[in-house]
Amino acid sequence: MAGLARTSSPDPGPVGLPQVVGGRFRPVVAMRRNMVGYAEGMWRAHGDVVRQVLGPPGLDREIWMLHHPEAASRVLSGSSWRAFAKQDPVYEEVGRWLGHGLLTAEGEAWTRQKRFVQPVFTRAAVDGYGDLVVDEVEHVVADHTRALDGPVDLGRWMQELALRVVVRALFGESADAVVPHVRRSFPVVSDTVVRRGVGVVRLPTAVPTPRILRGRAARADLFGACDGIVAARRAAGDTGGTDLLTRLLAARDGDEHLTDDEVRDQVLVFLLAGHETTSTALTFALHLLGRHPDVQDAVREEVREAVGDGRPSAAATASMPLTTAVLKETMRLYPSAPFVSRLAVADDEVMGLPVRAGTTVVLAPWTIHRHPGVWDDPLRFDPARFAPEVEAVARRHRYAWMPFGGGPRACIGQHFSVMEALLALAVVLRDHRVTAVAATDHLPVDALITLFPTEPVLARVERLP
Ligand code: HEM
Repeated sequence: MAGLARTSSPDPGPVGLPQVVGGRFRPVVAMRRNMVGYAEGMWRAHGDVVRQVLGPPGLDREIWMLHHPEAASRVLSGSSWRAFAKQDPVYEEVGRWLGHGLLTAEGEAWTRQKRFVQPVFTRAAVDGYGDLVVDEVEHVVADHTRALDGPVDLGRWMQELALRVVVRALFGESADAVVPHVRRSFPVVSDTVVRRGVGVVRLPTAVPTPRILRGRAARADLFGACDGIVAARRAAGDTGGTDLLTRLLAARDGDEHLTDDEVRDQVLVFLLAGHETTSTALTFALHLLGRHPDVQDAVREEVREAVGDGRPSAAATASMPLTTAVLKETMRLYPSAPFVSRLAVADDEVMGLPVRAGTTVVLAPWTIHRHPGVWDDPLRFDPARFAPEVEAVARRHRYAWMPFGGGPRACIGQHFSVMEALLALAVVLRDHRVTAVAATDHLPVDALITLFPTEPVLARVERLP
């Protein structure tokens, strides 16, 4: 692929490292102002490997921002992925506040959990959730479209939708009992995780600052709600349900099963990993469709043909190639996880450059998805890139499109979220026309862990006859 191997210095030589750029402190301020804008600006100025050393001498950290699919391949897959661990501050804080579920577990603990959790997320198992997804989506859509007298905030709408879906999929019949705890306490815990994870100074959690006290109370509320339901299910010997919690409780590998604490940790991590990510993808998909009425009309036609007069179903999504392409193109332009970070725990190399153990490496799907060496006219919204016949012959790098990460630690919820998003788009677009308010495809965004719009994403939504 021509034009891919840009590096930070004009000619670093075969084993020479790119120059360190940006100063020790200024970047921290700039990242806080806008992480996405900062990372993209540094890439445009310095190339695919941006090397920085942040913090005072002696306490500093070396960080490499990597804007190239080849770097993603090296860090996430092959024989080298174990040299890059999930030991960066954000993952440490997720583990501290939400337990060590699959997202943050490492080594043996991760291998063990994955054995139990993987079968719960196979495509066939996930398709079984199609009906409840449609139930929840129809409920939220009916609620929001009852009195449409002005523009809708797509972000809030889709957050409500994704929250209801994930809680119902996890807890089934107990969902209504859990929703108030999640609504009240989850934002507090995730705010604590994010602020500490991306903050410059992390006080020990024994120090009773107001944030830490709020975080502890919210964590106790969430743990209590989950533990109560887990205990009740175990006591009832209830293994017949189909919700994710029942399946995790019933999961067996020989004589082994997950402990109650491990089950709770999975549940909390699914809430964290599976809620804002999907709502972000849906928000931007509806915005882009609201900007491209011709594509929206074609999607509506495809949905109506696939679904007829019946209810949308997971099976019907197989007959929605255009809707799928729109979702993929949305996730290219707006990847919900715009950065994926690791700590090098062994000396290794990335793009031919030696990386020392102790270096933080940050892969940037945001820029990889906009790389002119990978994508033609990268800023143009063009779902045709993902038409099945185009994908079949496109010789793209395996990591050119990586909204779900990659390698052994790729997103376990990928099938679930794609099914959910396609069904949500089908339900909304079959009977409604969405018109974006903003006059651009490219909305201002920032990211803490997930990408978010910095202003409300407004659209007019009208019911069609
Ligand atoms: C649009 C929706 C989603 C996006 C964009 C997304 C993105 C990602 C990414 C990029 C990773 C890799 C992180 C890394 O390597 O550091 C990941 C991992 C993970 N995701 Fe998702 N995710 C989505 C939905 C979900 C859902 C719905 C669930 C669960 C219900 C979920 C659960 C997980 C878990 C458990 C992991 C860790 C897997 C492991 O380390 O083995 N995600 N996700």
